[in-house]
Amino acid sequence: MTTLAQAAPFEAALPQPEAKGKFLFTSGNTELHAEGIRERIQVPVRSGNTAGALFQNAVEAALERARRAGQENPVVIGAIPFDLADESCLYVPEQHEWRTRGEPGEASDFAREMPDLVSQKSYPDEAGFKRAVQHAIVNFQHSDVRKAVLSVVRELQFAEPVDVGGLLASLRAQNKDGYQFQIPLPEGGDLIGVSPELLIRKQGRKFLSNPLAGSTKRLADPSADKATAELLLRSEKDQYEHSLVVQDIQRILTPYCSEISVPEAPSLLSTAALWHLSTRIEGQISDPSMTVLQLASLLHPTPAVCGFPTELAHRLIRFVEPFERGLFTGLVGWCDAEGNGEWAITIRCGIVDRDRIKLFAGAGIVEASQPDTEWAEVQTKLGTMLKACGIAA
Ligand SMILES: C=C(O[C@H]1C=CC=C(C(=O)O)[C@@H]1O)C(=O)O
Repeated sequence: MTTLAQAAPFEAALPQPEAKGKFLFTSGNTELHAEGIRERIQVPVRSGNTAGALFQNAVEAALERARRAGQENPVVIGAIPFDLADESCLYVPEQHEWRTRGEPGEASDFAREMPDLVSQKSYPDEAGFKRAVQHAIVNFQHSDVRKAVLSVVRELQFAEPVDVGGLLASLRAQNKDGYQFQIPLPEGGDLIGVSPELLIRKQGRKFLSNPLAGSTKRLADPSADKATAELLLRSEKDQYEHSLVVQDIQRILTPYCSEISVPEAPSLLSTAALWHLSTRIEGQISDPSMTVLQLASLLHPTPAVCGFPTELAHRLIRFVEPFERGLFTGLVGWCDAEGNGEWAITIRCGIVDRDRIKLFAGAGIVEASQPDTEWAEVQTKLGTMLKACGIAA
């Protein structure tokens, strides 16, 4: 186990006036658990100044205050929204602790504890989503936009409040790989999910970015599953959708790197429900004082969640998507006082607020996309959280 911070037992200093909420971020074999809120950081990553100095100063100052208060290597943990002009949802916790990933329980035990589902609603609905995809495709033919990621929300209403801890345990038991997270939200409720996509990890000078784009549903029969994965790997449409992401990350990172390695072709990454095209971009940062948050804010939002070119794709999304994404397709993760940390993309997630759950999923649209296939893909992506709720996709 990597112990980056020596934390006192959680019981010791709790609760403070604002000390509600449990945080979790897992990566590989490591779990970061935090509790209690020492300080919130709500400054948007981009607040009228493109260098993000206000944001960086707010993070550094909060970490410095925590250090002065006796924390050896304090961390910032939380979520950054899709739109960097929106408020951040970051915290310096009262206490944090690094643990080795534990064995999750049986998924079925938790799903049984879910209250009855009273109603559910998708917006846009199927017809609306397909219209938006068609609109984007026509737009690609008449503009410089090459890709846009379009998404849907599924709202679930339950008869009684949902046990967030139980639901998260169910999600974790069904999805052993990936970046699992729980972030309490200032307005109430919790953001929970299991993301397969790493925007950036930094440790000293070393970094890794592992973008995903191009997906297909996994199949129950092992040989059919293998065949569908191979089709994805050869699909021109998916390779193109993926290449836009990789090229953009490479273009942005290269000026900051003393070394960067980008595989020539994508490989396959699987979750419990999907195959994805994946590329591991690794290297060394020239200036070791650059923090993981600085790197993340240069890269975000990548064409894996926004589109290409970024600004035009963002405009198209604002025009066709009938809701505010908020934290969905933003970032979730942590950064320590040394500038090390990791930020995953906030996907395969939902907001649990008492008896309501709001789930989100999106898909990258390019000119060769088909509305029916893209609708099926977002339903499969919703399936990760729906299954944890004990609901068929
Ligand atoms: C936007 C989502 O997925 C992104 C990440 C991986 C693959 C994607 C795709 O193939 O479209 C998306 O870019 C989501 O899961 O909601």
